[in-house]
Amino acid sequence: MTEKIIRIATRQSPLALWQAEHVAARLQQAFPGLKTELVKMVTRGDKMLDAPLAKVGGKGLFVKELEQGMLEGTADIAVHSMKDVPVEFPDGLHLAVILDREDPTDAFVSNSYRSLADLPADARIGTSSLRRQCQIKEKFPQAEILSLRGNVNTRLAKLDAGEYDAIILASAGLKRLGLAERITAPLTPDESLPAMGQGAIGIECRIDDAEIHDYLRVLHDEDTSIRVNAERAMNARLNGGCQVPIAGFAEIRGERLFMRGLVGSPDGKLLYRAEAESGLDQAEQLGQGIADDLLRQGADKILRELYS
Ligand SMILES: NCc1[nH]cc(CCC(=O)O)c1CC(=O)O
Repeated sequence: MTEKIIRIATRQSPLALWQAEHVAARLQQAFPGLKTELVKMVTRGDKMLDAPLAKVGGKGLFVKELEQGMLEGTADIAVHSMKDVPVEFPDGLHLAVILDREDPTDAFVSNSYRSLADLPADARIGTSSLRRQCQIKEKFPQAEILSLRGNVNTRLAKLDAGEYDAIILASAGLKRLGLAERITAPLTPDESLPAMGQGAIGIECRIDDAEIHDYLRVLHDEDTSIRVNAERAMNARLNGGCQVPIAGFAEIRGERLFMRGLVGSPDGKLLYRAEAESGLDQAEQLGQGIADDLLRQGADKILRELYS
């Protein structure tokens, strides 16, 4: 197995490169002598940096080009933030493993205020996530939500330039890039329920590539897989990608899986919440049940309006 080279498709943002290099390092640690090579790609989501994500639309904005590379044989695996991975895959590809989860929370980042609770009612808050927006607008109806795109460093630079009173970013991205000290306060799941898969890295590959599966197996994390499977099952039933105001977060306590889900209108006036628990072997049913509960409450009306 020593002459093998695994070609890793990745986006070129500092966070994507960190994640791809992390996977390369973990594989080399497990298989001394194994060679890896990064195949750096640009996705549609990377090109459309000015448009608000909700308007750009389309699922798989950050993964399609990487998938094309694997189907054409220019790459063997693709490393993704699970948050950006659609629930369905193109023919011939699938998700092989999910790695252990980094901090799944959203981070409140501000140079002027110590916490969300300290913000003035009319604060200017930077986020391009409808999920974060609806939860903030529920608590701060008068807050001004301003678009915030670009990689993590660009977003922090915009905050430092005074464009916002605060911004919300994934804690995992800040921690991976060595920017944990920029987290002013992590938000609890009650303050900002995370997105499905947030903080987890997943690896996609060709279904029929048995050799690659033998390598990837060592990276699998069972607890994270169970949690993310529940979260993705909820999104699948709601037909939601990462550009919609949907949050889903599962946690394991002992032998039980606890999950919370949320769908909100972007103006924060309507928020539907659901929670339930199950055994660890019922992750998909748990996520689907949460979705059904949200739909019964009226979530489908919010989602229909967004898609139309
Ligand atoms: N949608 C972009 C994206 N995809 C994954 C992360 C962060 C890392 C992670 O959640 O694993 C981010 C940035 C952010 O939400 O601030």
